[in-house]
Amino acid sequence: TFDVTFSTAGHNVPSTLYGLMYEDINHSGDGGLYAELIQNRAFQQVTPGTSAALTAWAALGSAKISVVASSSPVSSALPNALSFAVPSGTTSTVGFTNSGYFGIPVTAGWTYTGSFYYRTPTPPATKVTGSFTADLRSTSGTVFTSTTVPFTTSSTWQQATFTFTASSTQSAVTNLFALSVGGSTVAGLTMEFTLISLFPPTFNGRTNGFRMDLSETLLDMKPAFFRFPGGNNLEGETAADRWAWENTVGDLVDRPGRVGDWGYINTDGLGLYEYLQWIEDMDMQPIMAVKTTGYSLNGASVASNDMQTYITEAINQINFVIGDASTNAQAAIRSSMGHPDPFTLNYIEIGNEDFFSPTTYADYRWADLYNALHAEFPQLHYIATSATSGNVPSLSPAPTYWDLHIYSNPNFFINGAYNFDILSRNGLQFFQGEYATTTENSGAALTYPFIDGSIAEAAYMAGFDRNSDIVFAASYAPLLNHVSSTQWTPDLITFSPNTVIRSTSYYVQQLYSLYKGDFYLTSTTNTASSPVQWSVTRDTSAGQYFLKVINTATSANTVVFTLPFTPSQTNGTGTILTAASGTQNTPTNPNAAVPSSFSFTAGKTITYNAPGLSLSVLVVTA
Ligand SMILES: O=S(=O)(O)O[C@H]1C[C@H](O)[C@@H](O)[C@@H]1CO
Repeated sequence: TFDVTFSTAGHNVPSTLYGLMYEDINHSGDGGLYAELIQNRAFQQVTPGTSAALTAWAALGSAKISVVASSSPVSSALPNALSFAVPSGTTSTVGFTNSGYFGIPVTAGWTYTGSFYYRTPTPPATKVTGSFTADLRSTSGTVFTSTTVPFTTSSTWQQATFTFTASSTQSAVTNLFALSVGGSTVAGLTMEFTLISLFPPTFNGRTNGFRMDLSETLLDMKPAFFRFPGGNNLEGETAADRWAWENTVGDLVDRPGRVGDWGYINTDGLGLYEYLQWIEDMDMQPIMAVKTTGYSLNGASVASNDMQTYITEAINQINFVIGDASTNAQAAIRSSMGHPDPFTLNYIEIGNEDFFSPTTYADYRWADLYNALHAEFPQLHYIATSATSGNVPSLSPAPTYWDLHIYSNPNFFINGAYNFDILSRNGLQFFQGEYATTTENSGAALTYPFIDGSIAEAAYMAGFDRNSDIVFAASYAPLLNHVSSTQWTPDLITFSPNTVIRSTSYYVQQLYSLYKGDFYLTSTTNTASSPVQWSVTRDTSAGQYFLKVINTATSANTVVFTLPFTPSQTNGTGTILTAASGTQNTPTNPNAAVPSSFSFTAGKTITYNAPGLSLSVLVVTA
């Protein structure tokens, strides 16, 4: 039995304590949060004439398709186009299909919004007018919804738009988007197409917006912040293909995309503006990284006297977010995209995991950027990157905020539950920007989080509550993975085109975030590696106390709380996440472990028998 007493002494819990770490990894962005359904929609960053250039595309009927460098590109950012050649004498239906990001969902009642650019490089003497049919169909050709889209042959690019509404829901996602036309109408013609786009309804109905079910899943965590755009995907394999904010804003036709750091092309259709608008819609605040500090994943660093380029770009990036649209050019772009007022911005992270190259980061990259940005935007907080908890490289100027990352096994998180208690209170504020149980204690890799690791994370997170006077933010990583294209496991949330699986670690993150409170009450201290950890926080305005109990042992343990007051209500309600050792939520068993509610008697003392491998939150009303 563990006897826990607590007083009304303690410290404030920062509102920023629990949030989300995001980067476009595992198709978290393109094919995930970004609602665009067409993969390889503008043939960005591909080599014309290769089969890879045609990823996700296939011909219908006797048409010949290939990716070409258009002789008259739709824009300098999008030089490539799909060439669609119809042999003379063709009479049967021709066209082309796209298989989406490993599938396309068909959902009854959804009105899909589509568009494409098209032209006829060498139009016939007598212009041809006709109609394309745009549809969603199964791979066997069953059409679920369709509409016609008139066209006229012209050598100049036209943009066609259309909508259609699905009348059925298909459980299968192996569906195709198709554009087709009667062969006789276009026999002998060669046409070009690009930026072929199809959106479902989006979160908050935003144009060029976010996938609804994934947004709702994240909203259910009430996350306080969103760290973006990376993570490694910020940095680029080389400086040339780093994430460059200016290439991710403005019209989609002006965004070149880039080769991301996780093995696939990023359209950058999900760009800085879309991230910020969604963050605002989700009641979060950004922790925004300024793109590389001149450090690339290949280990190269920009020379000290070449840093000005990055400094200027970082200043421009921040001005895009918070500048005055009437006086600043970057802020004027933001305004023209629909947000004249500045977005909320308090935190800037300078780089990501720069400890890989501590010399140039410590020698000049941190100082150059920090000094310039702090001078320009003194009201913002600047986060330095480091790797290890506690002992961080010494930097000058001395940072106030540090981003720590740790990936390990359950024992690390159980034994490390007091890692922050032992740190000196010297003004340093910690951001546990990335952490997760990534292997079993045996070292065996994890494809999905498992309850043993999730409850170990919960034990570690009691340390975040307890030390939230110096831990201002924490987020599990990575956040998302597409079940059909994953570079890193485990992840907090696994998704397919039409399903979302909440892992056991998702529920731990959710419970800590929902029951964060605003004040931590000092309670009986415990020791690291104890099988039981606890945390008591309070929602002061609601007069509610949240007694968290974490039991990392496989057998039950009893905790007896002695409260400094007598609760006004004796019927307490609690929420518990618990499961047998090894349990995982997976695509085939998505609800193997989900939180459930329970009742308990709330009095001056509360005896709680915590099941093995459990996180419980007992809510007591003062
Ligand atoms: O290979 S790692 O450096 O461990 O990659 C990790 C750390 C990096 O910030 C993030 O992008 C990635 C997965 O979350």
